[in-house]
Amino acid sequence: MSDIRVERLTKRFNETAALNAVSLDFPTGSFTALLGPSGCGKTTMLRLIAGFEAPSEGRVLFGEKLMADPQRQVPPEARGVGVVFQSYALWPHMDVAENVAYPLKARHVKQGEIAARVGAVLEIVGLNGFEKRRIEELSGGQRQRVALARCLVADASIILFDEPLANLDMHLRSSMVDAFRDIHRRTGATIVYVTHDQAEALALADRVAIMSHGRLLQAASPQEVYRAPADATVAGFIGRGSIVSAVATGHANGTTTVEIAGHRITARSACGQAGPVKVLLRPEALRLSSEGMPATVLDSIYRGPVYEARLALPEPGQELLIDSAEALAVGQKVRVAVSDGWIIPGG
Ligand SMILES: Nc1ncnc2c1ncn2[C@@H]1O[C@H](COP(=O)(O)OP(=O)(O)OP(=O)(O)O)[C@@H](O)[C@H]1O
Repeated sequence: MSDIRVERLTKRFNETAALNAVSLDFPTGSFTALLGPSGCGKTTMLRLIAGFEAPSEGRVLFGEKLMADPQRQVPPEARGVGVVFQSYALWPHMDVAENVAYPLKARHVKQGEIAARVGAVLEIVGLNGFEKRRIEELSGGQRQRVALARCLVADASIILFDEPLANLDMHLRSSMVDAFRDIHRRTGATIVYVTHDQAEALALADRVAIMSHGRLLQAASPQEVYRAPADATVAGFIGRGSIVSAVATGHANGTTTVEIAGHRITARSACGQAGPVKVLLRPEALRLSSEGMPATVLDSIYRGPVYEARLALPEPGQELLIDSAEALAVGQKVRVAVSDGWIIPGG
């Protein structure tokens, strides 16, 4: 069994609750991204799962087996977990093959088997032929691949990644994203992946867990956190968009009619709220039109291939973000048609 369960997991450092009563299941074979701003508790959660920290309250279980509660701890080396860090944590005086072979040597695996397994994992990470290279002769991306190979060689059914791409440039990041996807497919391991990069989380994971101030805000598929964020913090953190005040006036067949700036639009909602609500409008659901909400252009920035424009609605402080094929002039009067909106729960 390689599913992970954390139950009301809390970690306090002095007075700070780095993690505050978080409960979450990581099903066998799932790929979960822990996403959130700096200091939200992602790394603390990962370290508690790995066994580098002990919980203040709550429990960590692998399958039915208790790994940690405030009284008892299974040590990290007995958990059968592979960890890949941002800093690679390689041995600089060893070559690539020696670094990758290290976990097998520590377990006294036979020499012939070590060579075969090292060759196989170097092949997976695209580093065959690099066996004798020294670590300092490798690029950042290659070093991260060595760290990945060293983690894979141990055949762990749980792999934890702590911002593994944070030190790499954009081009390398995207090629490594492909490598991680491939590794998940090949190994079927349960993966927990810490990142503060939402694009990376949406591209890689089958589930995204968004955290803020030590609490879990939402855990759902990438599509769901984008389309139906659980609150305004998640909405602001995932993707682009604007949140506007509106009044819900009617509810039918799972959709709600809301009024924004005197115009009626149809929005999706979790629970059919009535009265004042907050509505998330993504740029792809907005289009300049001859009719629709009146707005004034505040600015228009070329993002390639489109211009991203900020528009002011008549009510003070209400703004929209829209993509336009053409540049818009500041102060220009436009109208905006809305094809979709999401009423933020509890907003
Ligand atoms: N060993 C420690 N001692 C004291 N405070 C700590 C310790 N480790 C973490 N913290 C605090 O706990 C909170 C959560 O830290 P954590 O490293 O889990 O956040 P994070 O979401 O991983 O952030 P980042 O993306 O910056 O790595 C922060 O306020 C941090 O300062």
